[in-house]
Amino acid sequence: MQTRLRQPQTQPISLVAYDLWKEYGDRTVVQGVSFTLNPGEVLGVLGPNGAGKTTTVGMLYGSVLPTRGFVQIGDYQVQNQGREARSYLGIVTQEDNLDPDFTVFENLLHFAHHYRITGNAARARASELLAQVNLQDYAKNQVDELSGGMKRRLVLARALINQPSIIFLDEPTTGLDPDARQDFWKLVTQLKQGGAGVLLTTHYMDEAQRLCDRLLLMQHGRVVDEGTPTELIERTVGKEVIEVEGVDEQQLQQLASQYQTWYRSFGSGYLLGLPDNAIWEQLTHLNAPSLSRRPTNLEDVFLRLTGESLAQP
Ligand SMILES: Nc1ncnc2c1ncn2[C@@H]1O[C@H](COP(=O)(O)OP(=O)(O)OP(=O)(O)O)[C@@H](O)[C@H]1O
Repeated sequence: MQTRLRQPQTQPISLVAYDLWKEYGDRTVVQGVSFTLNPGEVLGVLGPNGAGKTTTVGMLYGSVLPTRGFVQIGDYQVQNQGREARSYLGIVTQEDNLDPDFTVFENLLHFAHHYRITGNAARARASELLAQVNLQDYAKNQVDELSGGMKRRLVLARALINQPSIIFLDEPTTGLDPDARQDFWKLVTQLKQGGAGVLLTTHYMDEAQRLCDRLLLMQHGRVVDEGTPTELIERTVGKEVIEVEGVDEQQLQQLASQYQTWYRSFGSGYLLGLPDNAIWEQLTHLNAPSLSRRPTNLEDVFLRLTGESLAQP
């Protein structure tokens, strides 16, 4: 796909989340989440199903009211100056919520009206955005005639109608095929290069590793760690791990303690830290039915920190 997103003509704006909490009845689903999203960076929020990612994103733009804490976007506080704060935002939610009664072009025009962009200005902006996401040939089509990937691109185009400084992408590529995901990644990279701050929740580790400058790892409503993907991998799980099946947990526990490393249940076996070759040598003598070593990834980071696997789409 030959797409090129124009650099946003908006000023660089930061978002700061201060100590966000959310309670539903006696359940606390977000517990003291704080972070900054800077202009020109992609910040990823990762965590298992139910970790509180979507609730946190909802509090960032005001669809969910925090029990405690607040969000500052530029000079405005989302919780009491929502309209002004949201004028800086573009939001891609998990649902497409495109209007099936309108054509592709009309969907953009309709949304432009929310921002008081009307008449020729709205038509020009809609045409420009359709070209940028490579949907110019589908302007007159009904939304139902688009593929999943095209719909996601249209939702992104719609979110860009007001030239936002900050863009929220809540699991934007779930359900897309690999080519459509790569196309979407290119668009996100261009937005970041244009100076926008992008906050992304995703279930895909390759997406997080490839797109995100920084990651927040969430579990049970809390941020359990944060850093660049490389930092998180190096300091949590090192360069390589061992996958082993068919060994006794007690034996593994002893080995891990002898070599001052860690292990976690993983699939039908275990994942084990590999501080040096000695532990590998020892394991090869156990005649385990399945034993291998491989480079580490973000999934291993999450497993080591929380004992849980990351969310499934
Ligand atoms: N309106 C609500 N009322 C009560 N509980 C809610 C409400 N919205 C979310 N929750 C609960 O809050 C917790 C966090 O949900 P949330 O959707 O934020 O998690 P998530 O990390 O985005 O999960 P997923 O990856 O599955 O989308 C879940 O246990 C969910 O059931």
